[in-house]
Amino acid sequence: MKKLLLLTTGGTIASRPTQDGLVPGMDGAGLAARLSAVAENYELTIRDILCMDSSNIQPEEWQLIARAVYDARDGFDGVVLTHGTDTMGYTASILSFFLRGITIPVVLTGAQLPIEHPLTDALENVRTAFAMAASAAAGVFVAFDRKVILGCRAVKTRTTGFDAFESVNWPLAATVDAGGLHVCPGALPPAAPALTQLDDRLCRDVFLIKLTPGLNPEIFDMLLSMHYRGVVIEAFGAGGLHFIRRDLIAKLHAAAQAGMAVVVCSQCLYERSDFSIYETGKKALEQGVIQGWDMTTEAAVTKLMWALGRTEDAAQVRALFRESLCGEVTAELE
Ligand SMILES: NC(=O)C[C@H](N)C(=O)O
Repeated sequence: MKKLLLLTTGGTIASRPTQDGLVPGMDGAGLAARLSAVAENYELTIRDILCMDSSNIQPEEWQLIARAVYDARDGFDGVVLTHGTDTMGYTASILSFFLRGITIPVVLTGAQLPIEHPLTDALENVRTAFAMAASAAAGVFVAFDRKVILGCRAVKTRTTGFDAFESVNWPLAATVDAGGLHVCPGALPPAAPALTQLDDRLCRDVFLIKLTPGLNPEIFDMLLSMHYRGVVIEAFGAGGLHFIRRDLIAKLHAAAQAGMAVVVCSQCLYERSDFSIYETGKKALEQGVIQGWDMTTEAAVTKLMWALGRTEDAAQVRALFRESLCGEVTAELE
């Protein structure tokens, strides 16, 4: 029997109705009692590490979760992490960087309805997560709605639908049908040096700007005065920022001079950005911004936090973004 570790962190799956709305309150033993049919083929160990709505999960919790997985990596065939869906994409992305080179599957899952609800999707999601965790396919994944998504490609695209997550710009890592779990070898993380030490440093001073027509460029002055060290800009279409009347390009220059790292991607969910196509993008590239290509916003933000946690050197940050570390970027790299 495969030995699996179930780490619980809260989320809707473990929530109960209260006067204040849904609040996570069920521990791992409570979850396991409802998962008995799903878990019977595995030797299951349960550890409660957090009990939070994932809207409250922040970088400190990412570090705690990474540590819990890292410490367990030698004793189990796989780890399943129950987690709220709202920020699961961010947690899955940062864990993909922290745990790069892990040799077992680490599978995040959750639910759109509490496990105690008669119509819950929890059992199906955990069932898929257990199967993936027992598959020996190493890496960080999200299992939801009978699909398994590479962690750094998972984006929550629905607030209520059971198919809440999509794999953005990357094939599914595994699917489930009457033939069982089918792992797609080409959609697993690229080979990486084995993880022998957890380096969970990160920089929290990373801001995300969704560009809107006419955005006031002074936003960059404010971010610099607040000591932000990195910015991800979700720009328009294939890649463009406005420079007439309100000149964002001049501010990118000032930001670069001040040592701020700027990553540009697209606010379109699908396909890649390429800022070398249009004048409005090329001008940004001339200021030294880093291309995000086809990365998800979740991956771009967490990779920048992770990179700035390791180095203050702009050239080294740029070099880290030139490489696909865990499958987060596929376009031809500079
Ligand atoms: N479906 C969910 O889990 C949503 C919940 N608010 C959470 O992210 O914790």
